[in-house]
Order: sequence, then structure tokens, then C-alpha cells
Amino acid sequence: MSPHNSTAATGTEPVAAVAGVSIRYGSTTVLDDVTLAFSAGVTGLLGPNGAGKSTLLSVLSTARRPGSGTLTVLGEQAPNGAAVRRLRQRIGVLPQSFGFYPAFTVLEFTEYAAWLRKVPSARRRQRAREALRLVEMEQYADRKMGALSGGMLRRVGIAQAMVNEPALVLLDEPTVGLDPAQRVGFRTLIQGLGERCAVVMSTHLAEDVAHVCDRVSVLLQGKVRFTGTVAELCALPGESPEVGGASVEAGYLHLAGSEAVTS
Ligand SMILES: Nc1ncnc2c1ncn2[C@@H]1O[C@H](COP(=O)(O)OP(=O)(O)OP(=O)(O)O)[C@@H](O)[C@H]1O
Repeated sequence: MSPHNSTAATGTEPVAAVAGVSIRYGSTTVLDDVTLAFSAGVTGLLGPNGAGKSTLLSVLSTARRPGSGTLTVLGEQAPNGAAVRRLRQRIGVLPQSFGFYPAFTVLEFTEYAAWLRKVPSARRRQRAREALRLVEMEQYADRKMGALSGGMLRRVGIAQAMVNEPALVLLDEPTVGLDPAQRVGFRTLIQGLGERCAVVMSTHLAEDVAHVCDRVSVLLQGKVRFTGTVAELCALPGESPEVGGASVEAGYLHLAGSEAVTS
């Protein structure tokens, strides 16, 4: 099936773009000729486990150089050396899991993240407190990292991603493992981030995309199978026998077919 591509103009310049990006591990192609542009607001990367979402986020973050194709991010084309160092000060990343010293307090951990992102020392404490306020964790600033619940840890993970006031923030499966109430809270939080900076969020949950994203790209086995607005994804099939009615899930199943139902 050929990819569905929206031609609708977004009215904003892309914040990041990949063109013809492929990545292989040995004989396995993980990203296959991926061309995508990301603009302001929240963009979802929707796909099953192993589709290549984390790998694409690592390319956008400059952590991984594409085997072929080009990355343009925050105005830097095919960044290298000094450009990569500049970019890392302007990009925030929430990985699927992140390491920390359990004895650090929440504030110490967030300040440490600010140091890593080269926030000037005079501003580090203030920026850490602001980032913790943003994720409603300021009241836990003195709690040890090792004493946080999973949901709290995820919020601190977002705080560390926002501590350098990034222009682009990359969230890898931010709602995985959260209970339903926490997930609802996170959706509101992520929508708020989208008003401050461009957000790219990977997920395998159609519901997250429906509630949070302005735009969505569907990745299946390393290939882009759809890119457009959430409404355009919902409108793809009309309705799905599996889930009934037009929805993100129905649009996704229309693209993924039995691959998604059986995975
Ligand atoms: N360093 C690596 N060496 C070999 N294979 C890898 C490596 N990193 C990722 N892969 C493989 O690349 C494929 C894509 O992985 P990736 O983590 O990008 O997918 P994903 O869509 O983020 O999946 P998930 O939702 O499970 O995290 C998987 O098959 C994975 O096993």
C-alpha cells in the first residue's frame, strides 16, 4: 500500500525534517527511506513495538546519525560537531527509561539535567524549579528520586526534558505504564508542552494520539504509511469492522491490517 500523505499546509515552517533516512542493523532495515517534517504543536509517531519509532526519535535528537538520508533540525542541516552541541542545548528528550542516582533529590536531579544541557550556572536552580512547577512536582523538590512512584518519575522525566527551555522536545512513549487517571493527566500536560515548543511523541496507543496530537505519522516496519492530521487519519477508512466507527484506531487498523490486530 502506498503511504497516505496530507498535502494540507500547516502554515508553519518545519521545526525538524528527515529526508530519505534509512537505518540498518546488520541485515535488518529499521528505518526505510523515511521522509517526514515536524512542525509546531504535538505530532504523534504511532506504530507497534519495533516499528522504528525510538530509532527515528534518536535521529531527530542527533544521538544517532542516519546511515543514509539527511536530518534538518532547528535550522541546522545535516548537523555535525559544533552544530550538534548547539542543538543538544535546544532539544529536550524523554527516553523510554532514564538513569538516575536514587539518593539525588528531585531538585538535584533536575539541576543536574540543566548542567548537562549547559544552562548557565546562575540560572540552573531557577530553571529547575520552573520545570518542576510545569509538571506539578515542585512540592516534591526535596524528595529522593528513589522514593518516587512511576507516575512521579515520568513527570520528573518531562521536567528534565524541559529544563533547558527547548524549541523541540522528543517524548518516547510518555504514557506507557501509567494508570488511566495518570494517563489523562499526562495528556493535558503534553498538550501544554505543545503550546511552548514543538513536541514529537512516540506511542503505540491510538487513544493518546486522538487526545493529544495535532498531527500524526504512522510507522510500520520502518516505513511511513501515513502522515497528516488526526482528523485525516480518522477519515481514512470510514469505519472499521474491528472497532466500529471512524477513529484513530480504525484509521490505524485500516493501514496496519492484520499486522496490528495480531501483534
Ligand atoms: N542497537 C540495536 N541493534 C540491533 N537492533 C536494534 C537496535 N536498536 C533497535 N533495534 C531494532 O530495531 C527495531 C526498531 O526498534 P525501535 O526501538 O526503534 O522500535 P519502536 O517502534 O520504538 O518499538 P518500541 O515501541 O517497542 O520501543 C526493533 O526490531 C529493534 O529490535
